[in-house]
Amino acid sequence: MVEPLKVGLAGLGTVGGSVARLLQKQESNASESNILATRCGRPIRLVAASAKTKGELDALGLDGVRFVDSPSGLARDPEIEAFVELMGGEGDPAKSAIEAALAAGKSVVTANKALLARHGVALAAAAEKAGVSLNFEAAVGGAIPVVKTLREGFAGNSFDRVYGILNGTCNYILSRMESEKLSFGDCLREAQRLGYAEADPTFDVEGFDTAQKIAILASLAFGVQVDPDAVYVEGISSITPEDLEAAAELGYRIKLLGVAVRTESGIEQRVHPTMVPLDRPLARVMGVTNAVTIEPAGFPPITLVGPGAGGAATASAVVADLADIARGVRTMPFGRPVSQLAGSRRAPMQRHEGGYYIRLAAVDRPGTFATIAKHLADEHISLESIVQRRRNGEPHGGSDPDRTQTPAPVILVTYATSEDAVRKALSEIKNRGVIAGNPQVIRIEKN
Ligand SMILES: NC(=O)c1ccc[n+]([C@@H]2O[C@H](COP(=O)([O-])OP(=O)(O)OC[C@H]3O[C@@H](n4cnc5c(N)ncnc54)[C@H](O)[C@@H]3O)[C@@H](O)[C@H]2O)c1
Ligand SMILES: N[C@@H](CCO)C(=O)O
Ligand code: NA
Repeated sequence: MVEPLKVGLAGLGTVGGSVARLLQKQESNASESNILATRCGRPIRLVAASAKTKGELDALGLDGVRFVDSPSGLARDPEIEAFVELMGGEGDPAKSAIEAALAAGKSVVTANKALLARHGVALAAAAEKAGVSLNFEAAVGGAIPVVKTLREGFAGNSFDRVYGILNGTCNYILSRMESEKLSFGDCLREAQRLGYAEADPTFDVEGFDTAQKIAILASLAFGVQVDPDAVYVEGISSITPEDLEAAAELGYRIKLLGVAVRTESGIEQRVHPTMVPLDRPLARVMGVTNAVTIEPAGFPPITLVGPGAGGAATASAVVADLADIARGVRTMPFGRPVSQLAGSRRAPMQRHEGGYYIRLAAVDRPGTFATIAKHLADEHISLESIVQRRRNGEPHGGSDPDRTQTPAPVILVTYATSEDAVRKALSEIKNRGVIAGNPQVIRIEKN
C-alpha cells in the first residue's frame, strides 16, 4: 500500500474550499477513477485544516479532516508532509506559517502573489536551504500553467518579452462595462460576488495585483529578483465608458496589461490600461479569462489563454502543484538558484516609447486647437488621428445653448513618441488653460 501525500491546508475560503472539495472528491472515487492518485503514483489526502473559524471547515462537510487553530501550528504538524497556504496577505499569518513549514522540512504550495512578490526571494532561499518545494502556479494566471511554462517548458530559451491580462477582476469589469454598458461599481460588485476579487479589491482595480504577478513572471523569465516596487503601476479606475466606446471606434480594446520587456536600459516592468488593436489575440480575451503572451528570443510569440480567477480555476493549479510534490518532482522556485537572481530596478517610464490615446476636454474658444497643436509640435509629437466627440446629449452640429461654456471632448491618437514628450506637451497645454480637468492618457501597444 503506497503512502498518501498528507496535506495541511490553511485557508478555506473561495480557493481553499475548492481545493478541499477537489481533493476529497478524488479520494472518494473508486481507486481506478482517482486520476490524481493514478498520475502521481500515490493519493493526495487532506488531513488537517486551519481557518479563522472551525465553522468554515464544518460547513464543507469533509470527512476525517482535523481542525488546527493556528496556521503555523498546522504548518509544523508532524502528520503533514505538504502545507498549502490559501489565506492571503503579504504578512502574517501567511508569511510565518510558510516559514514554519519550510523550516520543518515540508513542501509548500501557495496562491499568494502578494506574499511572493514581497518576500518571494527570502522564501525561495528558505525552500532551497531545506531542500523542499515552494510551488505557486496558482499565484499567476489562475489555471493557466504559465509558471511551469516559463520555468520548465522553456528552460533552454531566453526571453524578449512576457505580457498579458493577469487580473480576472479587471478584465471582467472592462468586458462587462463595454458589452453590457454596466457601471464600473456594478461590475466590481459582481466580480466580488463571483469570488474573483481580492479581499481588498483596490489591489485588483488599481493594478497592484497585476504588478505582483508581472514581478513574479519577470523573475521567472529574466532572472531578476521579484520586486513589486520595480513595477510602474496604473489601474483601471479612471477608465470611462467614453474611453471604451472611443477605443472600439478607433479599432482598439482597452485591457489592463502587465508587461515585462528587455530594453537597452534593463528589464522594464509596467502595468497600465492599454489600447490593444482588435485583431490581436489579447483584444479578444473577455471576462474573467486571463492570457499571457511569451516571446522567447528568436521564436514566434506563444499565447496561453484560460480561466484566471475563481475557486475552481485556482484550485486546479494548486492541486497540480501538489501533484508535483506527490511525484517527488522538485524545481527551484524561480527556475534558478536564488544566488543567481539579479537585482531589479524600477522602469524608467519617461523613456517608454509608443503610441498614445489622449482624451482632452477642450475649452470651446478660438485658438484652442492652435495651442494644442503648437505644444504637440514643440515636442515633435505627430498625430495619427483627431476625433472631436459630441458633448453628452448634444447632437452633431452642436445645438447646446451653453456650448461656449461646456468643454468639448477631443481624442488624439499619436504616432510613436516618448512618455516624456507626451507628459511635457500635456503639462504646457494644461497651463495655457485650453483644457478643463486632467487629460486621459492611455498607452497603445501595437507590436
Ligand atoms: N479568489 C481567487 O480567484 C484567487 C485566485 C488566485 C489566487 N488567489 C489567492 O488565494 C488566496 C486566498 O484567496 P481567497 O479568494 O480564497 O480568499 P478568501 O477570503 O475567500 O479566504 C481566505 C481564507 O483564509 C482564512 N484566513 C484569513 N485570515 C486568517 C487567519 N488570520 N488565520 C486563519 N485563517 C485565516 C479565512 O478564514 C478563509 O478561510 C489569496 O492569496 C489570493 O490572492 C485567489
Ligand atoms: N483577484 C485576482 C484573483 C486571481 O489571482 C484576479 O481577479 O485576477
Ligand atoms: Na497559473
